[in-house]
Amino acid sequence: MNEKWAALEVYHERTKSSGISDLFDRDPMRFDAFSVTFGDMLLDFSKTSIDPTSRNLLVDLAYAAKIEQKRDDMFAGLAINQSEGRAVLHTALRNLEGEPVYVDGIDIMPGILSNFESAKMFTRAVRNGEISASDGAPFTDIVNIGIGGSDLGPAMVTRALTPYHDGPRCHFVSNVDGAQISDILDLLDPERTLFIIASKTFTTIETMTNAQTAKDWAQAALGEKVKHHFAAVSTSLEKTAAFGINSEYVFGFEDWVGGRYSVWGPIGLSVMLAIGPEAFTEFLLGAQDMDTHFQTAALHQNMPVMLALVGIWHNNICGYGSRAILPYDQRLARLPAYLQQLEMESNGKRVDVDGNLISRNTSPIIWGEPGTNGQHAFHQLLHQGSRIVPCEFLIAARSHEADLDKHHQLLLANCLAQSEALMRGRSHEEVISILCEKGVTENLDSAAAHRTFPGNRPSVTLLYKKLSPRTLGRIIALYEHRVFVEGAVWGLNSFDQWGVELGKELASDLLPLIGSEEDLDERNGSTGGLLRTVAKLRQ
Ligand SMILES: O=P(O)(O)OC[C@H]1O[C@H](O)[C@H](O)[C@@H](O)[C@@H]1O
Repeated sequence: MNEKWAALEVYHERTKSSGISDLFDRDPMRFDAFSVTFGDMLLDFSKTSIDPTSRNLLVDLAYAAKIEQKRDDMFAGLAINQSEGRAVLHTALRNLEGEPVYVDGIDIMPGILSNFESAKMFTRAVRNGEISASDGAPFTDIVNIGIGGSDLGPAMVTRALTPYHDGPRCHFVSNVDGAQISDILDLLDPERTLFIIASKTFTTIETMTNAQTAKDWAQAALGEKVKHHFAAVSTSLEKTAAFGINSEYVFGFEDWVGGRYSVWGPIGLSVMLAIGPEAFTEFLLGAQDMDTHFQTAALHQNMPVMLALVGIWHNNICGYGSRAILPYDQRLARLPAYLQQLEMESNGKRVDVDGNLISRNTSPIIWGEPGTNGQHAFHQLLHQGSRIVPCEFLIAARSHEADLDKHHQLLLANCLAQSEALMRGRSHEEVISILCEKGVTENLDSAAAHRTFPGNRPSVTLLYKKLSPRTLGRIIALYEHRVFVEGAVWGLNSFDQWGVELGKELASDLLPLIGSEEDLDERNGSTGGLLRTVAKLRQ
């Protein structure tokens, strides 16, 4: 591996002074050569500094990291999440033909397909009113209570697929901040509301606190009938029973589905209620399409592999520490937050699978907002800031609003303009000549300095026909496999998340001290000082 990294570093050092635009001058077919298509999706990475040699070196790196073997081990159900001793099988949730997948010698597919059937039956019954509120009338509102993977996936997907909603309205409560549940409950009628408590472990303090608050609120209006208004999704059936959830309304899954990879299974119940089982099946088929592509396409034509290698080029070779996710698709507004968990919780690690320190940077910092809003906020930094941030644009060729196509044309023009402006820039000389044409003569150099764009800033664009359930399934699976490939190249375990534990422990230690001024001596000076001030301010 080391010599593969070194070859990339040496090559980058030798070629880094040439610009991205020069690569287009040298190769008129660059767009075709540096883009990957899959169905009606296209990933364009021609606006990066990757050239034929660096691409080959990156693909060599992927081979040296044994990407294909590691990928096959994941799909085959090997316990690749070593620190938790688990298989990683979110891909089995979209294996709709039911080809056997074995965990410890047992085929898990019959169980997955039967859980899927139960979720579909429940969904149909809620949507057609057979499963109704305690007074016999249909549910109009669903509240998914969950956090992390039990919230971000369903919330992002539900919002992304708004044009396909034909079921009850869906709301999402995640934060333990009572402001969120309070604002949502204010909108709802307890008689018409079904709560889904979504938690893999059914121990997460935020979710359990919100679930209890929801139960108290519903019970105050419904009394004993409250049990008709609660469903749960979890791997712990004892805990859902202890919470008082009717076993017919409980949807189980297994620990080989990681939280941030769980939207494809029962955790996606709120999505299925909103869009219906048929559209949800399309969503799964989209992911399955990408799984097949990931498993079969040659590495240099493999969309997740190439997206991962572009990320590695920017992060490890060019030294760019963050990545902006810029969906020019308002309904993907939560995609950056979703990808923050997917990428940063999966690959934000500093030791490899064996516990040895990794000498390179791992996950970049992921952030972003939908376009065109971001253009009027932080794109200033993207174009002229002192740091280079590789950007990832996502856009559909067509919108769902046929009558508002003028909007969509503007959106497309803006998206393409941003990546072009980032790459092309505008030189000092160009600015001077523009200013001279306008008759500016005073402080010409300084005026030009402010208006100069350095350019040569990389971006990739993911273009798709329309944001349908199937396309969304493909997009999410694309990112999942990209994260897998990046993690595999760094040699880390993308499927555990020990880094969230310390804060949880300390929060439970601190809870009894909130509002108290006693026993603070053992805390560090800052936390002690903050606790004392909290106590004063709460008086
Ligand atoms: O689904 P749950 O068990 O409630 O977990 C919810 C979330 O909390 C954990 O702390 C992890 O950081 C996340 O990966 C997980 O998705």
